Amino acid sequence: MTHETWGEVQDALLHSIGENNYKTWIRPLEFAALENGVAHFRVPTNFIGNWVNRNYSDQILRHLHTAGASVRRIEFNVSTGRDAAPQPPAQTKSTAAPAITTGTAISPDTDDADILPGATLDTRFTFDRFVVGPPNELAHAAARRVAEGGPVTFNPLFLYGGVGLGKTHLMHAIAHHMRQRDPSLRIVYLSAEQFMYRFVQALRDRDMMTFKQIFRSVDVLMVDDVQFIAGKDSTQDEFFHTFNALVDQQKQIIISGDRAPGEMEGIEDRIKSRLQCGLVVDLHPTDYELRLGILQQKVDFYAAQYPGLAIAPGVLEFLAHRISTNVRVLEGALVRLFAMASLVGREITMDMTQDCLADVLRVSERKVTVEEIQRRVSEHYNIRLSELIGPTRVRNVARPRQIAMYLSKSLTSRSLPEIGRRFGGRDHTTIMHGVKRIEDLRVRDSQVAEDLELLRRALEA
Ligand SMILES: Nc1ncnc2c1ncn2[C@@H]1O[C@H](COP(=O)(O)OP(=O)(O)OP(=O)(O)O)[C@@H](O)[C@H]1O
Repeated sequence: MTHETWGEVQDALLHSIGENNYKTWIRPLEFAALENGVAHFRVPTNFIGNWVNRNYSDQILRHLHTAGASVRRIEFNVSTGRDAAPQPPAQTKSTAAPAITTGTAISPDTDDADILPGATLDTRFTFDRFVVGPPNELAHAAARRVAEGGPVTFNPLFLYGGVGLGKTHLMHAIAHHMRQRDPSLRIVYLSAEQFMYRFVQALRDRDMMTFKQIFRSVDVLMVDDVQFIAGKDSTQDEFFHTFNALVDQQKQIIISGDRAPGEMEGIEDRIKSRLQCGLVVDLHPTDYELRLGILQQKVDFYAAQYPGLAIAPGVLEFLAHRISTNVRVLEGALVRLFAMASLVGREITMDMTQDCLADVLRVSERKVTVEEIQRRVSEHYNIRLSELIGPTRVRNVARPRQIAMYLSKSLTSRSLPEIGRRFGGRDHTTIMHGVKRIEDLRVRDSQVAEDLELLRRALEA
């Protein structure tokens, strides 16, 4: 991997995550070296490293693979200066600042850390920091019960819910708690996407034996966003066997997904039925009180990052009222406000909030519908709406259709199956394919990028 490759990946990220996020999180990263499949990046602060690791590492890895780089994981090292992010005492094992990585194991000793696959736990995702309210109390109680150990009764624990509602937070909290309870436990937490990469790598290296041994020797396996393996037959097959081997040994499995197992399309029935045989709990969309509680709790954390900054009365209530899409967006809004206030050195006021978050507030105010997107796209490409939704595969219809799918995914909160239903009953994997195709094209094809920008502006106007 070269600096040019990183340049390509940066371009791709700029398009996929937008200019604001790019400037805040990706631009400060400095590619240092690639060693033994680990891409090292320098970051100005641990806070940025943690945020990028948690929110963008999968995307970065994916773009790196697309650009042809052979990277297994990413490591972020703070380049200079003091890290301001507070670390809970339990995590502070040594005085040296640890690297933030996408591939270290959650494991008690360093030898294992080199062997076990997995993703880093976010130190902030603990039970203490999870705000509980009616929409998530059942999921929270189930997670606590599993974390407290004892006989394995709920196996697997399956957590599901919409985007950004706290599934990952709860999984990390379980892992932190288990690890504190019994440091010798071999716990692996990873996304389904990382599971697949590991599997593909083992196939490529003709080393399936090691892969199987590693995954079947853990005490606790946590797989996040399992819907990712939809339509990936060999990965599903391997996942199925790993799952069975662990259940046979009475090892705890915790899985998360974006919907209930029975509703997952593209997942084999035998896996669905395995996923349903433990405890299945969902996280409901947040209500106003829960959002406000979460904001109050997050404010304490960010206030510690930016000492001396105050937040005017009413701002949190305003945010909780106006941003109801998901908690990640809510938290992102708060981070932006703190970053802006620290730049100008002023209190976070209502005016500043409305100014600084104009785009977020506009999107949550103006609810773009899939139907509206389809209509605009048909007009833009001068094709009939019935053709756009219908079965024809001719290129001059298929491409606009994929563009409409992409816009529906990025501008509405509809799930892939919901979008699929609105595109003539198509399967969610077709929508996923369309979205990916346009994500790729918008980087390489300036016409597509321009069309997307025009359509987005028209829809958000
Ligand atoms: N109840 C809560 N209390 C505190 N923070 C929360 C809560 N719910 C969500 N969050 C925060 O919202 C952000 C997104 O949560 P998380 O990553 O766990 O969502 P997710 O359900 O896994 O989303 P995805 O579907 O994208 O995987 C995190 O920063 C998390 O800490």
